[in-house]
Amino acid sequence: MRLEEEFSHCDNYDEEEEPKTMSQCSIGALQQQQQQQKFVVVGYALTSKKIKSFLQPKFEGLARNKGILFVAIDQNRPLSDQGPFDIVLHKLTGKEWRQILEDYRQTHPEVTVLDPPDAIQHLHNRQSMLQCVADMNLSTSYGRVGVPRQLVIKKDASSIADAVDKAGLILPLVAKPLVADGSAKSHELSLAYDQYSLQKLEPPLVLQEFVNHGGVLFKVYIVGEAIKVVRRFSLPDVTKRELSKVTGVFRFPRVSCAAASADDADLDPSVAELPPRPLLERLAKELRWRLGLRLFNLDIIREHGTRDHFYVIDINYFPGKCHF
Ligand SMILES: O=P(O)(O)O[C@H]1[C@H](O)[C@@H](OP(=O)(O)O)[C@H](OP(=O)(O)O)[C@@H](OP(=O)(O)O)[C@H]1O
Ligand SMILES: Nc1ncnc2c1ncn2[C@@H]1O[C@H](COP(=O)(O)OP(=O)(O)O)[C@@H](O)[C@H]1O
Ligand SMILES: [Mg+2]
Ligand SMILES: [Mg+2]
Repeated sequence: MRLEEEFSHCDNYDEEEEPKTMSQCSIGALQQQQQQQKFVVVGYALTSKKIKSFLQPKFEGLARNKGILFVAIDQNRPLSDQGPFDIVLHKLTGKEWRQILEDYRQTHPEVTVLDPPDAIQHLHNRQSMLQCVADMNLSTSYGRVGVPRQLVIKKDASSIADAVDKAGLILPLVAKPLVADGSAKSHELSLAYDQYSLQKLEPPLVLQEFVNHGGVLFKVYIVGEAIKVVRRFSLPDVTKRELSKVTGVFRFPRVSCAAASADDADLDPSVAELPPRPLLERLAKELRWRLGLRLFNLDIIREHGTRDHFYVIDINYFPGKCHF
């Protein structure tokens, strides 16, 4: 079932209506509303960080006014004893949780699990994450979309320089932990400027060619068939001069986090111009189908000096802040 269909019977709610909190809704009014029409019940299993950022009271109130109820899943009780849910929305890690959800999907085919745990798992490895984009080889009159050349190093840091040489990768390289499971460690990236320093890196990792992109990236949020694009600040370009002078491996912080919005910045228009909408729509549609996911975003950059050469560098399941 399409995500939009799931909510379609809520369309008669007034979008402009002021959201009410639970305390503002009298129990009688709520019961009356429940009797008049069916609510869409969303069971959620999220980290406390995610609950704080995603399930804000205003949002919950707005959802309730549209006939959508969010109900916390109790992880200490069997999932089948809870609900009934129309949708299960989740972002938790761990093999045990994945198994619970898989079993639940088998026994409750009428419930939409956003999204299937196996499909999400595909994004937890930075190599398999981008494989779909590489396979797609998207090239249209609006531009082309690829992934930077990359190499996986499973172990043995002393062999990295040789492997890089053999694969013909060009420095500088972005070193990313192979596992992208949302842990703080999985976001510890570094930039390696010279061959000799590569031995300092800690496998398992993905080494990706750094693509100059004018210091701005685009985050494309995909929710079912809806798309929203925002600009974020990113790493600055590395010049040839800098590359010839600098050596070493440099850790860099979360450069493109929510606080790094570049939507209102005064930017060079050739850097700031959003990727063409038809190109993103085609990319999103294909990725939804290939990944089997309905709730994700991608980080995409435009190669500096070009108008239409794009690279996807990261895909995240049920990401953070985005205002549709
Ligand atoms: O990987 P990048 O491109 O940085 O995007 C991140 C990831 O999606 C994070 O999820 P994860 O850590 O699971 O990869 C998400 O954290 P949450 O899903 O925990 O909110 C961040 O949300 P913000 O923290 O709101 O920016 C979002 O900005
Ligand atoms: N191949 C690349 N070329 C240029 N910059 C990159 C590349 N890969 C990552 N970056 C920069 O590093 C940041 C973090 O990389 P990303 O793959 O998105 O990891 P994370 O999952 O931690 O967000 C990006 O937001 C971007 O600024
Ligand atoms: Mg990212
Ligand atoms: Mg990421």
